[in-house]
Amino acid sequence: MKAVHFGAGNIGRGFIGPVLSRSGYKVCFVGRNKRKIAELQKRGQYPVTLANENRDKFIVDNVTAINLNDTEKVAEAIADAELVTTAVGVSALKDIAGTIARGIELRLSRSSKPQPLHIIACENGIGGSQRLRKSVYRHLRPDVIKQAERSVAFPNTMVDRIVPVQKHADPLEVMVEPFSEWIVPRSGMIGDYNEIQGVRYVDSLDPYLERKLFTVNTGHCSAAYFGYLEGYTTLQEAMADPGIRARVYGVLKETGAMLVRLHGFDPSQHDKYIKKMMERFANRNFKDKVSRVARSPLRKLSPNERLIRPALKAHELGLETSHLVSAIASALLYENQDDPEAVSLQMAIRSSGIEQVLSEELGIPAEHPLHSRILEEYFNTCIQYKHKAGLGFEAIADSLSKAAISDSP
Ligand SMILES: NC(=O)c1ccc[n+]([C@@H]2O[C@H](COP(=O)([O-])OP(=O)(O)OC[C@H]3O[C@@H](n4cnc5c(N)ncnc54)[C@H](O)[C@@H]3O)[C@@H](O)[C@H]2O)c1
Ligand SMILES: O=P(O)(O)OC[C@@H](O)[C@@H](O)[C@H](O)[C@H](O)CO
Repeated sequence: MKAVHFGAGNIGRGFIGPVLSRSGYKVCFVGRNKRKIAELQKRGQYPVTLANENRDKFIVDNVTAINLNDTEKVAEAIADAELVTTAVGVSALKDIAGTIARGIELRLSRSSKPQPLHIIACENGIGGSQRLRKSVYRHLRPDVIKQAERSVAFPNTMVDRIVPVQKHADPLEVMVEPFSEWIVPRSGMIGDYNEIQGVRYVDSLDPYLERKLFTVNTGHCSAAYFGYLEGYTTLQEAMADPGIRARVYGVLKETGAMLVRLHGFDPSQHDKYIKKMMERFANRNFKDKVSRVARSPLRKLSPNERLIRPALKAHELGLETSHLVSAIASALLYENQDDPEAVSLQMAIRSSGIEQVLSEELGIPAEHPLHSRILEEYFNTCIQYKHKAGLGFEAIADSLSKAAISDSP
């Protein structure tokens, strides 16, 4: 069996590749890093180390690679594969869609009854594969789309394993946490498919996806944004701070109450899940940078993502949201000159004003009760941290205080 995987990065080499290889697939990575590609082609394998006490190591074999720019070669690989997976980031899916479309065209041109092809976007977020399907189909003629709909499926999924940014002498080596979970809904699959060993097939994805996104990712980014304001550079430092740990637990009690109400989870079981996830954030067997977990703040603050969606849903259900409001305010203060979305966020706040950003980027209009609560928390957080060296909130805090004074009766 053959699989084509886009994104030879952390989760690609640290989780997707190992699962597919162990499940009997010949895995062809499609990437942009020339050195990694050459090494994968030459060696056909690479080492993975578990971030546990023993540093257990295993080898992922039966792998190769193609350069993303070699479009026709990638398309040939897709035409001949049973499975395509991606781990490039949701915002990058549009960049690989054309190549995937070319592969589908080639596959359909070679047989009137092609074998099913499953294309799974292993990205954080809701509906990643369906988002990819829309991008891919923009590159196909209507008659080809009609054919594709009979034999190509884009099942959404949930993948979960913490794989930090890391550097090793061997460019292929990757260290990963021991925990991992990969879930796919049976309803998203077509024809007689071979189940991937290590993937859990379920009837409904939503409960698992929302539990993961609004516990693991909501808690993770809250710890990162709280940690950033305190001057920490790793999740390990942030989670060692009792105040931050308590605030992260507060955030997850709020998303937890919402998830229990929505999906009927057992409250005590869910509390155990929260505590287990928080221990994962704190794993002292590796260093996970705040800048990785806080990356792309505009994506993380968007309406259907890990902060705003649970806050709006919890508010709608009449549940507590004060810790979520605090995490959102902290995220709005995240600055990193090396993170394009962090630069765009701060530019938007300074040029259009925080109120417009709340309405337009976060999707929380001025008339929504959360709008004024986030605004107040943003202002108070600014003041609280304005003396923090290097956080540059002096200007914002002063402008906000002037605005507050001028607005006061
Ligand atoms: N690292 C984790 O802990 C983790 C866990 C679960 C899910 N994810 C998700 O997996 C995806 C990848 O995350 P990661 O941590 O592996 O990132 P990464 O930066 O390590 O890997 C991303 C890979 O995609 C490639 N890429 C990026 N932009 C591209 C583009 N425009 N065109 C083609 N290739 C492109 C990069 O070259 C890189 O090889 C994201 O959606 C992330 O949210 C990450
Ligand atoms: O990858 P992002 O930017 O969506 O989020 C950063 C981390 O929270 C994330 O990569 C987690 O490590 C991962 O989702 C764990 O399964």
